[in-house]
Order: sequence, then structure tokens, then C-alpha cells
Amino acid sequence: MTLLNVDRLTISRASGAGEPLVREASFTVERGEVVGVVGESGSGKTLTGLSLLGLLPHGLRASGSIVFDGRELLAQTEKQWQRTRGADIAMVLQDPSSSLHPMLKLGEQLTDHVRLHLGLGRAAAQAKARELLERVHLREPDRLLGQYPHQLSGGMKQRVSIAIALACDPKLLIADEPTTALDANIRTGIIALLDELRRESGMGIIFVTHDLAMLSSIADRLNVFRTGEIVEAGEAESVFRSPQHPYTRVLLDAVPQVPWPLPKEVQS
Ligand SMILES: Nc1ncnc2c1ncn2[C@@H]1O[C@H](COP(=O)(O)OP(=O)(O)OP(=O)(O)O)[C@@H](O)[C@H]1O
Repeated sequence: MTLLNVDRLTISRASGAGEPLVREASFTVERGEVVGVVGESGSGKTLTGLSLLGLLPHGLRASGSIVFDGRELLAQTEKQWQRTRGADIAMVLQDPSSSLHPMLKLGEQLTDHVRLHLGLGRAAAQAKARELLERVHLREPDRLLGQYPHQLSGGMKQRVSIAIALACDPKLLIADEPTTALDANIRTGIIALLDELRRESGMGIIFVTHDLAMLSSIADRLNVFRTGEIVEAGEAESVFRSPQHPYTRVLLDAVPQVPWPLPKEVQS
């Protein structure tokens, strides 16, 4: 069964004013698949991601259909959404600091998170926290658990926020510009980690970015957004090789070299 089936998703102002911000967007995500969502600033990528978590900003509403694992999310109560978030669908944001409390040691944040979501006792939660840090390839987890976020580099912080997102074994991860704030060489490591996690766990990933080149090494399929609409969708390889929409060509022209997939040195 398809993991996620978004059908004619429309996001508009609840007041009815103005044009919809996202218009009739339809796409699917299969298990273990990375779907790239690309487009210029303001094209509706983030709102689409937030609607999959029931987290649209106040004053906006979604219509159409979002079927996840066989159930309609748009019909959910707030209580049902709370169970969906984290346990079924998790999100990683551009700025890892936004998912980490600056005044709390990582150990407290990770163990509190797993205790809350998995109902584990203190010792089991600490063991789970260590295991999660190892899963994202952070060395010396015990030492890290005693540190504050500001003691970590940006790349390490992003790995910790991925570890937090993985705590409940979500089936779908929405990664919204997860590498934009990072240096080029760190970026490659985070992309490799996401690629490894989807292979290992069968988790689907929606990778949102304005940078098409970023997706060349990881995306199976692409959705190109422009002013609230999907203007091109298809297998990543064929979109890279022969883009159909003029806007996709403009995005590709901004990428320095585009044989698909890009050679490793260009990906970084
Ligand atoms: N709370 C809101 N109320 C009204 N309009 C909003 C709200 N949030 C976002 N928008 C508008 O919706 C449109 C889509 O925004 P969205 O954040 O999804 O774009 P994006 O493609 O993710 O952009 P970026 O790459 O800059 O993050 C934009 O025109 C934005 O100004």
C-alpha cells in the first residue's frame, strides 16, 4: 500500500480571502522512497509539509485529501493528530537549534522525549537516547548526552535533531531544508545519513529544498513547485535528464553541471 497519497491538496486562508497558497497538489510517497520537493521561495513547499502534520499556521486551512497508511489525515481530530506527529510522521527543520532547547543538556532533551513518546523508564530512556545518537553516527554518545546544544557544531546538532525525529520510528520523515544552514562538506554527510536511514528502516522521506542539485544524489522522484502548484513531477532521473516544464529548466540551468547523478565532488 502506498505510504502517502496526497490528492488535490489545496491550502487557502480560512477567511476565503485571496488566491489559494497551494493549489490542487497531488503526489505520493512509497515506503523507503525519497521524494524531492523543490521550488523557489514562497512556492508552497513548507505549507505542504506542515499540512501533513496538521500544523498549518492559524488562519490557513487545507482541503482535498491526505491519505497516510490507509487513513485520511484531514478528517483527524487534534488528539489523533498528536498521535500522528512523531509516531507516524516526523519533521526535521532547517535550523537544528529550533528543535533543541538551548538551556538543557542533550541527555535531558533526548531522554525526556523518549520517555514522553515511548513511555520508557529512566534507565531504558537513557539507553534508547544512546542508541539514537549511535544511529545517526555521533561518536561518544555518553559524553554528548552531558553537553549543551551550543557545544556542538551545526552538523552535529542536525544529527541530534534527526535522532530526536527517529525516536518513535516514524514511517515518514519530512526534511525541510535540512542542510541549507550547513557547510558544503557537512551537507553531504547529512544527505548520506538520510539515504542510509531510509534504506535501513524503509522510512519514506519528503526532502524539501530550493536547491535542485541537492536532490540529485538522494531523490527517487521530484515534485517541482511554482507559485503554489506542482508544475512538474516525475522520476528524478528523467526530470534531471529531460525537464518538461520551462521553470524546471530554469532551476536546472542554475545547477553548475547536470549529468545525472552528479559526480560526488559536485554534490558536496
Ligand atoms: N500564515 C500565513 N498566512 C498567510 N500566508 C502565508 C502564511 N504562511 C505562508 N504564507 C504564504 O504562503 C506562500 C507559501 O509559503 P511557504 O512557506 O510554503 O513557501 P516555501 O516554498 O516553503 O518558501 P521558502 O523556500 O522560502 O521556505 C507564500 O506566499 C507565503 O507568503
